[in-house]
Amino acid sequence: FQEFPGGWSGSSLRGGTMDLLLLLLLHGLLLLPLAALLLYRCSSTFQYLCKMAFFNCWIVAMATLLSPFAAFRGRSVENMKLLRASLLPLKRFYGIRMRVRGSERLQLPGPFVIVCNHQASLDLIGMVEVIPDRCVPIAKRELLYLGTVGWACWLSGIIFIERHRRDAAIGVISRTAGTMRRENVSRLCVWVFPEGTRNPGRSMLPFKRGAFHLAVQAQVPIVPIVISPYCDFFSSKEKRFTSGTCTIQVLPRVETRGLSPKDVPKLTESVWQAMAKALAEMSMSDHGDQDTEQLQLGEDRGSPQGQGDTAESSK
Ligand SMILES: CCCCCCCC/C=C\CCCCCCCC(=O)SCCNC(=O)CCNC(=O)[C@H](O)C(C)(C)COP(=O)(O)OP(=O)(O)OC[C@H]1O[C@@H](n2cnc3c(N)ncnc32)[C@H](O)[C@@H]1OP(=O)(O)O
Ligand SMILES: CCCCCCCCCCCCCC(=O)OC[C@@H](O)COP(=O)(O)O
Repeated sequence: FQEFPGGWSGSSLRGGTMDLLLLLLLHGLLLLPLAALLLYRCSSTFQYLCKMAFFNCWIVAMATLLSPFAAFRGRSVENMKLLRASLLPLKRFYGIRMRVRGSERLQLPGPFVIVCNHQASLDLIGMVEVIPDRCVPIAKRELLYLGTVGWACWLSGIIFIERHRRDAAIGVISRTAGTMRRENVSRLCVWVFPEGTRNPGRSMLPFKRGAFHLAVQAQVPIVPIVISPYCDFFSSKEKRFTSGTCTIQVLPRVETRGLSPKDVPKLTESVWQAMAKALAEMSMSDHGDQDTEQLQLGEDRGSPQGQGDTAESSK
């Protein structure tokens, strides 16, 4: 009998604490989003982290949702359309305005190789803006191991290379050249980031030679694409990600017909020069649309191959 009331009061005490805890938890649940919102407003670092997390989550979610549909078709470049469509809305979420110049230069009847500067994973947003049909990127093999993302990339026909195993990479590139030549009827294009790694900022690394060997082996033109520096609205180093405008400039194509492997260093250098020039112009007149437009018109039909063979050693 003596134990009974004690038991009672003990459990009612426990009940009281439980109520209090529940109340606190409820407040916490209400306050947490508010606190997060406040932090998002005040801290640009937190904003950056949230936006990057969302970027990665979006990609994983899309890859997970769409891979089964892509798998239905099997491994095919046609799946690139799915991948592209799934990434197109991203720019709206982030308030990034995309301006594309010279997109008509991508309307070629035959196959070609696209080379593009590589600043960050954000390049995907620009890439889907201009990538033509039946065009696959060359990517580092590590992407294959990202679960459903790797699966989606594989299903879309993305070409994987092991960057540190040069001979194997060259083998893959040679086979790709063969495919490009063979599939002339239903043309296949390849997108390469010839810097070989991400390089933030207003400059470009020296180019790796693979893309240019590919174009020469397949005897197809090279179409350079330059994405303007993100510095205005994005920096992974400073953890800054706001909204802004990005310009994508498609440069005149560079023919490779008749060129042989020994011409590759010079070809690489001249394309690098043309792209570096465009990038510098973009950095200077970030918001001066007309300036760049006029400059571009002036050099429109000029052969970019003629300029600069100041073979700056690329190692
Ligand atoms: C279904 C719905 C799903 C929805 C959601 C899905 C989510 C989507 C997510 C994602 C989308 C995809 C996103 C893709 C983006 C990825 C981006 C990246 O991963 S960028 C990294 C990889 N890219 C490269 O690395 C460039 C290519 N690299 C090269 O071309 C290099 O040249 C490489 C690897 C072949 C060799 O690199 P070396 O570091 O050894 O340097 P070198 O100077 O280029 O070459 C050394 C010597 O080898 C010769 N060489 C190079 N390639 C050759 C070749 N093909 N044939 C003959 N010789 C060659 C060169 O001429 C050079 O020799 P001499 O110095 O001239 O004597
Ligand atoms: C299992 C969950 C994993 C979550 C991962 C999130 C997916 C993000 C995939 C984004 C692909 C971006 C492509 C890209 O930009 O790759 C970087 C390489 O080009 C260059 O590599 P690096 O600079 O040499 O490291």
